[in-house]
Amino acid sequence: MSSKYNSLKLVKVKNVGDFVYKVSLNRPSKFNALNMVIWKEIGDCFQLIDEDPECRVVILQGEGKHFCSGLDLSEVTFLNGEEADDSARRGRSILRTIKFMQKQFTYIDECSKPVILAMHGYCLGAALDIATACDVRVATKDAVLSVKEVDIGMAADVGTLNRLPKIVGNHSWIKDISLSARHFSAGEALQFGLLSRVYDTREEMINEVLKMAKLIALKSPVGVQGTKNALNYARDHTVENSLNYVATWNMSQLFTDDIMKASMASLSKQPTPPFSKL
Ligand SMILES: CC/C=C\C=C\CC(=O)SCCNC(=O)CCNC(=O)[C@H](O)C(C)(C)COP(=O)(O)OP(=O)(O)OC[C@H]1O[C@@H](n2cnc3c(N)ncnc32)[C@H](O)[C@@H]1OP(=O)(O)O
Repeated sequence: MSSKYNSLKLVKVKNVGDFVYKVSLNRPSKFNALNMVIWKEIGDCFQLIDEDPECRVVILQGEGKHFCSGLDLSEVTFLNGEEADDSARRGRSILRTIKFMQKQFTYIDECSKPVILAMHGYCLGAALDIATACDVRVATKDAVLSVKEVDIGMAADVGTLNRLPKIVGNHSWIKDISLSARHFSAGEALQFGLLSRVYDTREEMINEVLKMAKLIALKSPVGVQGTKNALNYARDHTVENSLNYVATWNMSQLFTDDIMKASMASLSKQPTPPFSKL
C-alpha cells in the first residue's frame, strides 16, 4: 500500500487483501466527531484511493462505539467566517469553507471505486452527508440515524438534502426526518430505501460487507468502475443524455481485454479470471 496514506492521522486505511481497502474514521474518543482535520483527510484519502490500482472496492466504517456523531460542535467557530466588517467579504469566506467541506465528501461520490458504508451506533448530521455520498449503505440494527442539522439551527449543506432525494423516492419521509431531526432506526432507513441491508451485530455486518466487497473486487475493474460512473451520471441527467454518455464512455472501454477474458470464463463455467490492474 502506498506510503502516502501514512500522512493521514484521523483516517485509517488498511489493505485487507484481494483489492479491498478498509477506511476507518479514527477518532473514537469523540465518537468520530468531524473536526476540520478529519474532514480534510476524508477527501484526501478518497482522492488517493481514486488513483490507487491496488484498490478496487472500499469499505468505510467508524472505529469505536459509533460510526460518527457529526460535526465537531466544539470547533464550530470557523463557521463564522474570517473577521471582516463587510458582510459580503465575510460571506465569501463562509462560502469558500462550505464549498471546501462539500468537496471533501464529493470525493467519495466521485471516487472511481465503489464505496460500501457500514454504519453502527450513532450516525448523526454530517455522518448522513457522508452516507449519501457512498454507493452502498448498510448498518447494524442498533444504529441510530438523524438528519440532525435543524437541531443545531442550520439547514444541512454538505450533501444530505441534495443527495437524499436521489436515493429515496418518498419525499414525505425525507421532509419528516429532515425537518424534525428526529432519531430513526436502521429498520426505518431500510424500509424507506436509505439502506440496503441491516445486520444483527457489527461482526456479522463486517463479515458480510467483506464478502460483498471481495465479490465486487473479483469482477473486471473496467466493468465495475464503468458501472459506478454510468449510474452516477444517470442519477444526475435525463435518460437520453445518460444513454448518450454511456455509449460514448464504452466507445473506448469496449476495447478492453476484460470482456474476452470474462466472457470465455463465463461460457466455459470457469471461475472469474484475474484482471489487470486499473
Ligand atoms: C458547514 C457545516 C457543515 C456540516 C454540518 C453538520 C452538522 C451536524 O453534523 S449536526 C450534528 C452534530 N452532532 C450532534 O449534535 C451530536 C452531539 N453529541 C451528542 O449529542 C452526544 O455526544 C451523543 C452523540 C448523543 C452521545 O452521548 P453520550 O453517549 O452521552 O456521550 P458523550 O459523553 O456526550 O460523548 C462522548 C465524547 O464524545 C464527544 N462528542 C460526541 N459527539 C461530539 C460532537 N458532535 N462534537 C464534539 N464532541 C463530541 C463528547 O464531547 C465526549 O467527549 P469528552 O471529551 O469525553 O467529554
